[in-house]
Amino acid sequence: MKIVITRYLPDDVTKELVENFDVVMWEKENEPMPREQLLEEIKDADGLFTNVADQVDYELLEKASKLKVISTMAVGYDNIDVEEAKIRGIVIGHTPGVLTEATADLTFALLMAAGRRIVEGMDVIRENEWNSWGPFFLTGQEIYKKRIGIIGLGRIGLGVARRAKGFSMDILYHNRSRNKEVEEELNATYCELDELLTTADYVVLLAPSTNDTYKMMGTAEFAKMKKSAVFINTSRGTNVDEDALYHALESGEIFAAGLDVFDPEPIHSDHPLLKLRNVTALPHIGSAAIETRLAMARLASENLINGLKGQPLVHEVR
Ligand SMILES: NC(=O)c1ccc[n+]([C@@H]2O[C@H](COP(=O)([O-])OP(=O)(O)OC[C@H]3O[C@@H](n4cnc5c(N)ncnc54)[C@H](O)[C@@H]3O)[C@@H](O)[C@H]2O)c1
Ligand SMILES: O=C(O)[C@H](O)CO
Repeated sequence: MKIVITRYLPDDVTKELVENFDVVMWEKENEPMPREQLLEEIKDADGLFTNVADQVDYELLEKASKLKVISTMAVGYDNIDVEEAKIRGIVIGHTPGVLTEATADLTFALLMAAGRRIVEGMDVIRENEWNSWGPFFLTGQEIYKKRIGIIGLGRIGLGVARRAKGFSMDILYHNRSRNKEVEEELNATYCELDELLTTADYVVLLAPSTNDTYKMMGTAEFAKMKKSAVFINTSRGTNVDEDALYHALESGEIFAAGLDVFDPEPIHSDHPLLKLRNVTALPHIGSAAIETRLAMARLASENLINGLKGQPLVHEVR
């Protein structure tokens, strides 16, 4: 059987794949396999090892007449046309869990960086703009005992809530369902989105990209937030109306934003959002800790092997 791996991966990850299958692997780690090549290679492939940057869409699936398993090295699978794949009997694997803590760490790091203007401080030094200590120079927002509102309290949202508890934050959450255990463990309060938006000091978006969440943060939502509030998005760029976010930040409707994800990616350096000093932007590195990425790659490999051997995947997208 043939498998296509769309990014270079280290030998210890690919060892078992190479032993079992005919492997075609793109040789670059930080550049995608060119679309034309992927569309060609997929024609006689049984398995695809992919990631968030590949579009596994109708056009690709139409060509993939032998494809049995798609394995993505990510928890989110909004880049895959799941419905179309299911119609064709293709099994899809993903990597929830192993990236939860690293992504929660990064989310909290962004919250602190945006709230306390950390990157701006470094820019000021680099640009030689630091003249003297000033009473209100680079003043940001407190974090300790402030209110955090988490939209999407799943695995990563819960990880962020646990970190927030360490800062004695008042935790609000909005989710598809209530989680009584979490409410007890963290003294967290479930609320409607409106209450979360109007009262939180930090609004953290961690819901997946779905039809329901498309641009769920737009002009009306940012208008409801406090002027002193900080918005953090480590979910997907498609969940946010970026023009509305720009206007909210530029007009002072909200204090700052910390963003790890954009629509589309990669964001270009000319983008208006990147001209704003109250934006802390990162290149989709939520899960980018070495151990985490290795665990994701190994899990994706296990999913692919299991699927091609006709065994249950460790984590299948249902
Ligand atoms: N920045 C990164 O590098 C990075 C890394 C990992 C995951 N992610 C993103 O984070 C998302 C969450 O990952 P997870 O493992 O916590 O997933 P999860 O499924 O455990 O949690 C998602 C939560 O969102 C809730 N939700 C769904 N729709 C909602 C809505 N309309 N309003 C409010 N809540 C809603 C669900 O009920 C669930 O509790 C992923 O789907 C992915 O898009 C990003
Ligand atoms: O969904 C995911 O897993 C991320 O976006 C990449 O880690």
